[in-house]
Amino acid sequence: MKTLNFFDVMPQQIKSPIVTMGFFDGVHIGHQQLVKRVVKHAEEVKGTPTVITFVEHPLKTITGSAPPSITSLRKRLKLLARFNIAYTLLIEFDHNVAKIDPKEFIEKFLVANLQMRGIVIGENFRFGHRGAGTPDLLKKMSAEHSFFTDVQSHREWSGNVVSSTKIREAIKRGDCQSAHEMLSRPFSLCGTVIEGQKRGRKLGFPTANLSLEHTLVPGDGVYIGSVELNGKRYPSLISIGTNPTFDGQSTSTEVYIEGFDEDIYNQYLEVFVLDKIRDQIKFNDADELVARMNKDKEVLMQKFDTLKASISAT
Ligand SMILES: Cc1cc2nc3c(=O)[nH]c(=O)nc-3n(C[C@H](O)[C@H](O)[C@H](O)COP(=O)(O)O)c2cc1C
Ligand SMILES: Nc1ncnc2c1ncn2[C@@H]1O[C@H](COP(=O)(O)OP(=O)(O)OP(=O)(O)O)[C@@H](O)[C@H]1O
Repeated sequence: MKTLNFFDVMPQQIKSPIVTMGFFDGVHIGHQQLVKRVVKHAEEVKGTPTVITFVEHPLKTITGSAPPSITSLRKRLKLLARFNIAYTLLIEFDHNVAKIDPKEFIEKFLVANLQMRGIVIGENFRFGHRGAGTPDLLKKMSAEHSFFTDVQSHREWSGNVVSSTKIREAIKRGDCQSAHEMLSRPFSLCGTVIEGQKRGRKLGFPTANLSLEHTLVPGDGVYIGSVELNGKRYPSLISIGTNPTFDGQSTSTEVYIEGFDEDIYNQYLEVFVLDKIRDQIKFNDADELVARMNKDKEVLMQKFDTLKASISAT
């Protein structure tokens, strides 16, 4: 998959683009439905499956704060590539972009410049200045210009429309199962291993502390997880919280990788979060914490084989 700046694309650079557009945080089953339609249309007309997306969430510019991201840009691109998208066109959403009138966006950028052949969007999709662009506007303009508009009704799960917002809420409350079903894969923590307090090793539970590249963190607690390192999948325990036993102040995301003992500082890790097993506890001392961590390890070993089967589709 090639990645280009949306505003740098030259006419004819992409052959008959079939596009979809949005932030696609999480690339959930609703987004996947759109992306699969794009690929199908592209096959039919020998066009190019193309996604237009934003580097940062538009709300960061519009309201000053973006919702916490389920996926980093890197992960979003990786997932889109897996669905056979050929081009992703990135928009750095700033105040100038926010001011573009929806009609101008279609005529100047999607039609004149990109020369798109068709567009697939969800029924509630809004774009352009103050979100005034709608699926109806796209349909109306399809008639004047030579492109088609395919409006998809929203994919539901458990009686509700699937959205990035719903998935963020599930992850925050530690509901790994719901997040998994709406994403079609377990939620994963992605980031680089940084130094912690170096206390874990002394406790018999060395942990890789993660500096995450997305901003959504599951609610505080202890989770069963899985890490792939050097081609091997390891059972893991994830601790998210302030380490209340040691009166910590800031939240850390740490992974204990069972059966692994190598230096992985500065390495990039993806840790699948499979199930929450308990809340964080303020223990009376380190011995009580270690006793509980040993119990956590027993739970991990009992449940891991069943849970790991769910990662195969990722
Ligand atoms: C399986 C597991 C469970 C944990 N549970 C708790 C807990 O309930 N309360 C707590 O204060 N810290 C908990 N921790 C975090 C430890 O306090 C932390 O890993 C330890 O202080 C080492 O920190 P360091 O990696 O910064 O050296 C847990 C860690 C692991 C790996
Ligand atoms: N459940 C869904 N089914 C089909 N299409 C969807 C669904 N949810 C969103 N879309 C479409 O996907 C595109 C990208 O939408 P967007 O990234 O805003 O997703 P979202 O999941 O609704 O996010 P948020 O909850 O943050 O608003 C839009 O065309 C949107 O209409």
